[in-house]
Amino acid sequence: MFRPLSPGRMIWPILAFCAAYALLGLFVTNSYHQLTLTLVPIWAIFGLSWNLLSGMTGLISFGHAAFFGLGAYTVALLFVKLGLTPWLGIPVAGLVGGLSGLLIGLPTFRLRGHYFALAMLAYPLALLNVFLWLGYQEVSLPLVRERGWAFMQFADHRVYIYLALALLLVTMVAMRLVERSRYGMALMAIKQNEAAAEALGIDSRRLKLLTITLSGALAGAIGGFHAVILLVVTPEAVFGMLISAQALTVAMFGGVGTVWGPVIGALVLIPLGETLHAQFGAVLPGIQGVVFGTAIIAVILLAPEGLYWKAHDLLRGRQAPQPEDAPAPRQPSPSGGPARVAPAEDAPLILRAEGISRAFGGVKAVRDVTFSVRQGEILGVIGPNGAGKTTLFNLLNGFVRPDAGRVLLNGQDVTNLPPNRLARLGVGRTFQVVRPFARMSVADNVMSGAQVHAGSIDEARELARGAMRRVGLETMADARAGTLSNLDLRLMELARALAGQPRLLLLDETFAGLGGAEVDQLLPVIRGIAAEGTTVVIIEHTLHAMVRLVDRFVVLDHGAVLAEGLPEEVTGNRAVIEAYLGSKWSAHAGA
Ligand SMILES: Nc1ncnc2c1ncn2[C@@H]1O[C@H](COP(=O)(O)OP(=O)(O)OP(=O)(O)O)[C@@H](O)[C@H]1O
Repeated sequence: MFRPLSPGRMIWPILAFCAAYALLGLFVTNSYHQLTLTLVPIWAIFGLSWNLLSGMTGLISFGHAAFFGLGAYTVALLFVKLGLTPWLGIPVAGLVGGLSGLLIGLPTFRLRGHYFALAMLAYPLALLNVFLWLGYQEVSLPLVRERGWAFMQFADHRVYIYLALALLLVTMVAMRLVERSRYGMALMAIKQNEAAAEALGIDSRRLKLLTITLSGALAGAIGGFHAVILLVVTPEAVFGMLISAQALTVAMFGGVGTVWGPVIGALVLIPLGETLHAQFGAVLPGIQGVVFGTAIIAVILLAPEGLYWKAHDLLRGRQAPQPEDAPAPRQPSPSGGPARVAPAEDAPLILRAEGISRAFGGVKAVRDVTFSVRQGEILGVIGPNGAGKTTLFNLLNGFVRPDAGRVLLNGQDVTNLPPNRLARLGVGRTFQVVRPFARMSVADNVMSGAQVHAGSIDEARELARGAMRRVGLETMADARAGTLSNLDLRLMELARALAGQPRLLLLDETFAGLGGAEVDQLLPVIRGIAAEGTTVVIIEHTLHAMVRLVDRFVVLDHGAVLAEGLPEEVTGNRAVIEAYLGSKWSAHAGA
């Protein structure tokens, strides 16, 4: 998705589509069909505004009608009360939509997943009632016969088609540019895994607020334009459930997360809904709601990702790659990776935790933990389930704030800094659960990790290439992430963290789910990362692998440090054997 694409290749298909649509508009003389041709770009733009927030960040909005309705009322009321032309009213509607997006985002981004979606549902419903109470049951835009142009009122309704199309063209090009920008990459990373995005240096809250502001502005502006087309604004028609559903449906039907999706959705569903409404609206009022409901069910059943992706997959299936097109398999790391020596005792400290503690309610997850990590070291953190290992990482990484104690990075106090700031200071992290963008190539997935230091897409691509080389994945750069084995997914996750050029890398259960042979392939890669100067702290359950990898262990038990030392010291420690390793290990070690 982020492969180099010339501006021409990005924009020509959009221009060709708009030219064909404009040509069609020339020949349509029936005013009802002209209205339908105007509504298609309007709903496509509304779908694109939904797609910007929900398709690109994964935060599902059931309440986009709030922005649309505010935009519609802004244009209508400015016209009626102040005589302001929609030429100016629509930009103001965009500002109102953007501001309301920001105001809605501030409290609502505290919620996640279903809770966010449900909270979004509440805003248009509340606004619907507010506008009813205010007495704006129906606001009609006055007809201005003389100087119609000045008030966006045209005798030839084709002008509306061309205005709507021009807005769509600008929106599509802008979205295409967003998709290919660092900002778009960051949104994708948030969609994939917000915590991981933060750990890669992305300030997710700031970006989400920016995105809901832009999305709201677009929805507000197009809501304002819609008011000009229909000339009447009522709360139900602009804040109603059907409006929010329409944004969601055109995007879902056409294809979420792509510029073409909402356009395809609008092209199919709007004429269908309008035609059915014209034919059967008198006997079957609300037929459009039935069409949109049916469309959602059909999409969920037949093409869960939308028509665009279904067609994309069918075409891809037909042009199955020839054997020579298939990515070369990854070359196993030769003989144990680059030579590495454990750092000297007096090597400078890169990280120091001093007496850090953290409780969750009555559970003391981490208790007064003190330890240090030397530059270039590989430190293993082990302990039984629930010992506090992940919480310790979360404290080091800024996801969780300590109740007491402090964290020093290169001697600097970084306690309480958020993950994205720590990432910028050189702390990288991988997560237990790998959630790649299955449709994207390995290279594109890795690029999302290059956010912190890349000033441009080209630079990000370069950093990604270097990171893939470090883990031995460069020959698989073009493979789709969805086709990777468990081991390659782990390597890709490592490469993504390395693309952020961390000086300290926290690895959370990197061996989880891997077989013995795969672990053997991964060990030299991690040794190589350390040999090239990146300090590694790793949490792991697979102790047999850890003793071959780490220079030193910290053993946690019930949140506290139980033991610390060289592998042979720790595995021979009676307290560690009793708390964690068990008699099997001592029998094995003794054998
Ligand atoms: N957000 C939280 N809210 C409440 N309790 C928590 C939270 N996070 C961790 N805990 C509790 O803190 C303790 C330590 O959990 P933690 O996940 O850090 O241990 P762990 O050593 O990583 O375990 P595992 O090896 O099973 O992943 C556990 O008792 C856990 O239930």
